[in-house]
Amino acid sequence: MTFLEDPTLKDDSQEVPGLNALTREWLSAVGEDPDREGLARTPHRVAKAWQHLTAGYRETLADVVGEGVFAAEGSEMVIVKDIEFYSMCEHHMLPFYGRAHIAYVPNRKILGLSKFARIVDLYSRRLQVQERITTQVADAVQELLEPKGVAVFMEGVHLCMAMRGVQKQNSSTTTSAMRGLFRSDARTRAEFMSAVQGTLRGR
Ligand SMILES: Nc1nc2c(ncn2[C@@H]2O[C@H](COP(=O)(O)OP(=O)(O)OP(=O)(O)O)[C@@H](O)[C@H]2O)c(=O)[nH]1
Ligand SMILES: [Zn+2]
Repeated sequence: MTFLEDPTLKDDSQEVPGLNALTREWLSAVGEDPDREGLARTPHRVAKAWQHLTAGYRETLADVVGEGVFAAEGSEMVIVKDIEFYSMCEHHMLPFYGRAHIAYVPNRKILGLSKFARIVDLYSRRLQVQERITTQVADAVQELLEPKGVAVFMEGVHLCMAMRGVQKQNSSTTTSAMRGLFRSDARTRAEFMSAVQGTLRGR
């Protein structure tokens, strides 16, 4: 069997429908020959890759959290740091990526730790701006847990600013969303910021 006869080529269930044909057109538009050997499987790969990169459109918050909310006493701050994210900017459809840090002060409900990463992925795997991911993650935690406060801080590198456009290789962008105690109480906010501060570039 040659790789061109690979049976996985016929399984298009894991691909964004229609993207295969569009990618052939895209390849032609940028001056490529979509029929040359090296590109033969590329439209399938692109359609499959974009299934993953945009999986967030096909999932809900309830899907990713499942049974992950638990009743619990205690009201000390919980911080989940350094959750890496990968997203695609909605302006250029180029990647941006970095780390998200999430904190909350519980109010009778806590969330399974892995669910914070799943929530970040849910909103990152779409066409996005970093500010919107940040507020969507904060709103999701607020909705699920009704905590005394929630904070989200994200640090991102945008390839549309590095590979093209202004072509700045060393710039990073931070965004934050503060709710409840993190907004009203400077000490709570400072405790969170001192735990997560430090630029992505500096690490
Ligand atoms: N606020 C925000 N802007 C973003 C994000 N990702 C990309 N951008 C910016 O979106 C803007 C789009 O600006 P336009 O002037 O419409 O597009 P453009 O001509 O390609 O802009 P340049 O990138 O400056 O060449 C640019 O300034 C990008 O840097 C993001 O997550 N948040
Ligand atoms: Zn962009």
